Amino acid sequence: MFCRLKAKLSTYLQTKSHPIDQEDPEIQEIANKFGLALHENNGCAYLTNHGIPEEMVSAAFAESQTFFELPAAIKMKYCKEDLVKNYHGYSAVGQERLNDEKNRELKETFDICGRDRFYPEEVPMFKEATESLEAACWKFQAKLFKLLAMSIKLENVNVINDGARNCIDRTIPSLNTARTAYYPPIRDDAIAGDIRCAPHTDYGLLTLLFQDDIGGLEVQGSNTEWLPVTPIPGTIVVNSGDLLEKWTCGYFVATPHRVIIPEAEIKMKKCRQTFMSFSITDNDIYISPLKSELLDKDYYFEPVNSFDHAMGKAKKAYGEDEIKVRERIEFSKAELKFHAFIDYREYTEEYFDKKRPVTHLGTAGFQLCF
Ligand SMILES: O=C(O)CCC(=O)C(=O)O
Ligand SMILES: [Fe+2]
Repeated sequence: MFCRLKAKLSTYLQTKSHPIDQEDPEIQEIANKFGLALHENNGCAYLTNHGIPEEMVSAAFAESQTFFELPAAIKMKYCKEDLVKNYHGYSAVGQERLNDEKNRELKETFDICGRDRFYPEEVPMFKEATESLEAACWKFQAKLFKLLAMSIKLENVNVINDGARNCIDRTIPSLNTARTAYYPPIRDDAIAGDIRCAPHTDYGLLTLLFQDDIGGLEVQGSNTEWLPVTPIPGTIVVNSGDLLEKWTCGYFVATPHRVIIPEAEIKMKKCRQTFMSFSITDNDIYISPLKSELLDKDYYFEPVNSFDHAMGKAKKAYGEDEIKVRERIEFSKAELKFHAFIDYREYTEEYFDKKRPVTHLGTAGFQLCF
């Protein structure tokens, strides 16, 4: 079934422009298949022939790599300063931890978000390369939202798009974020339990993820088993987030996922790179249960504000007391050492002993499509 879905998505995504004609039976069929793929696979699927040019992806990867390989002291100039005011910016190893396990998360990220943006002057093409891919993702997500709404037979098929107008109008405030992620080569002093990205669910609606060929991304199935999301060239991995799960009364499960360190020595000695686009409803939107014959009518939750939910989780991930990142760092030598991943061992106890929130894990059955 999934192979057919790939072909149909291709026809549709490359030939039909937004807005989508929901009366077109071919489109309804595509929507049904896309919705079912996500529903049956814990909110996760591969998309191929999506129309986003390969060169755009490789340019974003190349410029990001140039940035992440700069000396730590330069990268630290571009740290997130204050999550609430501005989510945009760089995070060094150790700054974001996505669940309450004490494992070290060996990753660096640069989040592209909001209107008050700053970019590394040392990498002049970083901005253009990452923003081009970001914009392509936003437009693509807007199409996928409509397909999702059609797939679950909502009376108003524009309801998801109306809640996430930020995807087509960049002036509307939201925490819609593009993230370029860099997982440094694993060092000889890595310890058991080190992970590249701890288990978590994403905060918003749909995440689009481009990955290189290193691997390590895994999604969790209903029996708590972890299944590899093997890199497939030219594909986008799509997964659902918390707000989509809530909004659809659990129909699209927020996909639990993590990134482990690959076992093959050769791969461990290489960096890994990904680019993600996290779509989310506009900041002022409150999510309450959608109604449709396909959705659980007894599923109840208090309306949840989009910004509050995502910011609440972000604050926990960065540590409530660590929000003013630049203030806290002050480039003290010791701190810089930790954040630069030069020598993290001496900071382990202090840094990793703090309590973390337990991330919700979905329960639906999981079966990879390939
Ligand atoms: O880099 C990856 O493969 C996944 C990272 C991730 O899930 C995240 O940053 O939310
Ligand atoms: Fe994630």
